[in-house]
Amino acid sequence: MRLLFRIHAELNRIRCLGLRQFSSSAKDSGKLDFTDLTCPHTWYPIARRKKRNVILHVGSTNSGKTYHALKQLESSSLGVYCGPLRLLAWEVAKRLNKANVPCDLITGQEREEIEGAKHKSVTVEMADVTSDYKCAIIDEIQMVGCNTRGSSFTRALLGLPADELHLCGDAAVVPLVQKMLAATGDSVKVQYYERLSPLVTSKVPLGAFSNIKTGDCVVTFSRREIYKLKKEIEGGGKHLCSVVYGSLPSGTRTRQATMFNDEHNFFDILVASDAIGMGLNLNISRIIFSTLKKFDGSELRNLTVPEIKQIAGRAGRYGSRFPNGEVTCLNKEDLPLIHSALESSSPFLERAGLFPAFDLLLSYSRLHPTRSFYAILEDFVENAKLSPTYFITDCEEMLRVAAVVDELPLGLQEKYLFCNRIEIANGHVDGQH
Ligand SMILES: Nc1ncnc2c1ncn2[C@@H]1O[C@H](COP(=O)(O)OP(=O)(O)OP(=O)(O)O)[C@@H](O)[C@H]1O
Repeated sequence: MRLLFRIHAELNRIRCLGLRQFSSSAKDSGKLDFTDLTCPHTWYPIARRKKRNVILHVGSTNSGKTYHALKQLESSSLGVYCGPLRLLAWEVAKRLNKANVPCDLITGQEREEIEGAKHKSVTVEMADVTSDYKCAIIDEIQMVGCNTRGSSFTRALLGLPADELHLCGDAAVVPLVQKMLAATGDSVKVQYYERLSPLVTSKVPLGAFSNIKTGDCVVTFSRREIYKLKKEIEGGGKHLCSVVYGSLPSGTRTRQATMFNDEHNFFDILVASDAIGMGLNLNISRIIFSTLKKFDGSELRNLTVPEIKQIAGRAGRYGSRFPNGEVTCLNKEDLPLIHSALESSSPFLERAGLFPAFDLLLSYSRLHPTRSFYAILEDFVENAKLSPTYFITDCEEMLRVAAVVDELPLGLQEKYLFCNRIEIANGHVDGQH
């Protein structure tokens, strides 16, 4: 409830700022077109008042990109880390607090406030784009291209009012970020990194679970399959498995990851979904893909090159118990794709996700006062005008919820909030996948 009040307050503040900004540009052009999303950088007047110093840290997995950005955050007097996963935000908050830099943890599921904290570690959807920061980090910035969560990364990238903004991720994002920031007047510098420890692709598949060993992580993409594999491995009588997947309650996920990382614990094998794919520092010696196909909500598709690299990159983390990583798969038919994915570079990203801010939807709704929220949303998205740098992120789920909340006696703002909160709870955002 407290969180809802806070979001309410933030929305009001953003709405005032946004409408002021919008009406002045509308006056200049002499016409009102609320569906014109061609200049999203103008939605963030506080950030636009700064010339931000943006540093892009890019390179392969496990190359120290986040490490270097976090060093800057730690030494700043006021900062925020924005991560793609709740577990990553948790890991960063823990690290900063341990280094005597008090840090709050704010995700879609929890808010842990530390007395005197000037730093925050948040999941990207929770980033506050109305507060000033000396230093901000957006981790896994290549997710601006994600079909469902891209708009949250775009919002943070364009909107965080930070003197220094560190972006960590895959080099495939560099031209896109440069294009997006060309309109803002920020200064952009790119730093390239090389992997710190070796990652070897095995010439043979695992074959059978009798070949499994301590430090192995078996990756699959459904909860049912995770528990099936856990049962099969534990049935051999030699190992116990921790499990990590997106929809596991956050506290349980953290405990499972900690149990696997602790070498004095008996849970020496991890069975996980791609929830482990980003940035997490787990003590994994070998990644074993049980499949290279994933159901993405509408179809069963092959994993992309960046997805295979991200997940494989969890093996052999620098400074961990297993600094030499290995990657393989269960079935020998999958080996060629793993080899080719790990040998090729990711294709450049071409467009970033975007979603209309509430103030634009509100202004648009005033032109159509009798329409339902569903109709306004659907119409807005259909009529939205975009520059070639952006696409509208998938709002199917939001439309489904809008159809339900339209039956309730709520105002537009409450309906919008409700749809966003349901999306977070359902795991469409906030790193639940
Ligand atoms: N210079 C360093 N000294 C000590 N430890 C380091 C250094 N650089 C990186 N590390 C450690 O190596 C591990 C990997 O680093 P980091 O998480 O920064 O990599 P990354 O490039 O961001 O990886 P990914 O893209 O997979 O998230 C971390 O445990 C980090 O603390």
